[in-house]
Amino acid sequence: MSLRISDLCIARGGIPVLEGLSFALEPGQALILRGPNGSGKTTLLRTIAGLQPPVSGTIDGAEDMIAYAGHSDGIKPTLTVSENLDFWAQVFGTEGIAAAIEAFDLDMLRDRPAGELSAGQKRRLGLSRMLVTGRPIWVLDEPTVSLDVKSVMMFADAVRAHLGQGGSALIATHIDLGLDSAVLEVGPFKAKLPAIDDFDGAFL
Ligand SMILES: Nc1ncnc2c1ncn2[C@@H]1O[C@H](COP(=O)(O)OP(=O)(O)OP(=O)(O)O)[C@@H](O)[C@H]1O
Repeated sequence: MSLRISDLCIARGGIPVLEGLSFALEPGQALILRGPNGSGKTTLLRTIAGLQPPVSGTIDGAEDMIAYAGHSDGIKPTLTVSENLDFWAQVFGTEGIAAAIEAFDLDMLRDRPAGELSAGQKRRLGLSRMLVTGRPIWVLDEPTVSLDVKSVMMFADAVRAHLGQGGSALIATHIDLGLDSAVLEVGPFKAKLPAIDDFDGAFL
């Protein structure tokens, strides 16, 4: 399933952030979002994931297709690692958490309450959730935060395997994941703020 973004304008806190954005993400492809802090990458990913509406433009192919991992790991601290994954498998109506446990090397941690994991271990658990969702389009916001070098490679391998199975991934990251992926710089799509008219100017 393709994701198609057409002439998208997005805002945060009522202020336009990006405008005129169009791109497509096909099965088997990864697209890396880049741009300075505050340029609108998170806002774009949140909009595509359906957490907020766009100001204008269209997002086609997203419904029931997206697994989103934002800045928070989205884990339940009192449940163990495997209980967390079982919970998400139930939410998404999928079966089996073994692939997720293996891909993110969580076997030794499976009976630990998630709240007692280190930051990097929590992040690995949060990312392993992507595999449990069974969703084809992964939307990931700075997924490598807190990960050590080995875990970053583990994550990149999981993305590669996902692409190899016909999935796709849209990833905001400041680091090079070594993926064979296109890059979208959001800077050129910075929204112009509305012009101040003469009436407003009289009060400045
Ligand atoms: N909760 C919020 N309410 C209002 N404005 C916000 C909120 N969160 C972010 N913004 C503003 O929206 C704009 C876009 O922020 P966004 O988080 O999308 O940028 P980003 O490119 O993801 O940044 P970073 O690389 O720092 O994560 C910024 O000007 C930011 O200050």
